Amino acid sequence: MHSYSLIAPAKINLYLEIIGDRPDGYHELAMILQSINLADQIDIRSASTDTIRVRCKHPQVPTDKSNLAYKAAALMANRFPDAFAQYGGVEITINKQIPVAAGLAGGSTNAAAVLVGIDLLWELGLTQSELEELAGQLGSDVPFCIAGGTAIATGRGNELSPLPNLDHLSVVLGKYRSLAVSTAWAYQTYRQQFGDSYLTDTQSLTSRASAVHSAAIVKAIIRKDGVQIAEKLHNDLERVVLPEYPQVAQLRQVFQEAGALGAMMSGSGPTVFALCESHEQAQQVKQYVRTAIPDPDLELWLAQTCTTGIQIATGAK
Ligand SMILES: C[C@](O)(CO)[C@H](O)COP(=O)(O)OP(=O)(O)OC[C@H]1O[C@@H](n2ccc(N)nc2=O)[C@H](O)[C@@H]1O
Ligand SMILES: Nc1ncnc2c1ncn2[C@@H]1O[C@H](COP(=O)(O)OP(=O)(O)OP(=O)(O)O)[C@@H](O)[C@H]1O
Repeated sequence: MHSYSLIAPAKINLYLEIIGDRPDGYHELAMILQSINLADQIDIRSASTDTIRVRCKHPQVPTDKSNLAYKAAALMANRFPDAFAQYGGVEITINKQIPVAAGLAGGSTNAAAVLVGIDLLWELGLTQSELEELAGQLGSDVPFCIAGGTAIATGRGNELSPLPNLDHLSVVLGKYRSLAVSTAWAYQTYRQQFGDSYLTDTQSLTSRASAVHSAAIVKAIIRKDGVQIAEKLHNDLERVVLPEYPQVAQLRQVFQEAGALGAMMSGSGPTVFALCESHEQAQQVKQYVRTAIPDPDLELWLAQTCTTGIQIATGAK
C-alpha cells in the first residue's frame, strides 16, 4: 500500500486589484500571492475499495463530495481512469490548522496537495504545468498553491509569473473565530457597488492586469524591502468587506497602531495580516493586539513567508 504525507501551506494576498469583468463571469485580477508557513497536513493513501473518502475532524469542513480535496481526487479519477482502476480508491485525511473561510486558501491548498499526492500515488509523473492546468479546474487559487512561494497572478488568479522568493518575513495573522466571509459574496458585492468603473474589453483587461509586473510593490519585492512592501499592500475587496464587518476594520487599525510595518486583509477576508521587520517585532505586535482586543473570539498566529507550495513530508510504499 502506498501513502504520502503532504504539507499544504496557506497564502496571503500582498496585492489584489480587481480590473474588470471577464467574459466567463469571473473578475480579471492583478494579484501578488505569497505562501506562509501556516499549513495543513494531508495524508493520502490508496484504499482497497474503489471509492474516494475524506476525513477531517474540523467542524466547519465537510467530508462529502463538496470538500475541495474530494473534488481534486474525483477530477484525477476522471482524467486518469486507468490509473484509478489499477490503484483503487483514495483515502484522504486532512489535519486542519489553517482557519476555514478565512481568505487564506485553506480548501485550495488541500486540493493542490491531493493533486500532487495522487500524481505520486499513481506514478503519473505530471509536470508542474500539467498539475496547474488541473488545479485551475478546481478553483482560481489552486494553481498557485502547487508551487507556492511568491508570484504575480493575473486572469482569474490562475495565470502565474513567479517572483524572487520572499522568505522569512515575519507575519502576524488575526481572525475572529466566529466570522466567515463567502468569496462569492465579496466579489458579487464589489461588482454591484463598483462595477460601473469596470473595464470589459478583453484586450484592455489583459494589458491593465499585466501592468502589475511594473508596479511599485513588485520592485519592492525584488529588492526584498519589507518597509516598501508593507507601504504598498493593497486589496480592493477591503472596500466591501470592511464596511460590512467593522470588527475586521478595527482589527486592521489595531495592527497598524501596534507598530507593524503594514497591515491588510487577505483575499476575501476576514483574516487580517501584519508584516513585521523581525520575529521580535511580530511577537510585540501580537501581544499589543491581544491586550487591545481581549475578546477570546479573536485568534492570533505568528507565521513567516515561505518559498514553497506543496511539500512531501513522508512517503511510504
Ligand atoms: C479572493 C481570492 O482568494 C484571492 O486570492 C481568490 O480570488 C478567490 O479564489 P477561489 O476561492 O479559489 O475562487 P473560486 O473558487 O474560483 O471562486 C469563488 C467565487 O469567487 C468569484 N471569483 C473568483 C475569482 C475571480 N477572479 N473572480 C471572481 O468573481 C467566483 O465567481 C466565485 O463565485
Ligand atoms: N478542504 C477544505 N478545507 C476548508 N474548507 C473547505 C474544504 N473543502 C470545502 N470547504 C468549504 O469551503 C468554504 C471556504 O473555505 P476555505 O477555507 O477554502 O476558504 P478561503 O480560505 O476563504 O479560500 P480562498 O482564500 O481560496 O477564497 C468553507 O466554508 C468550507 O465549508
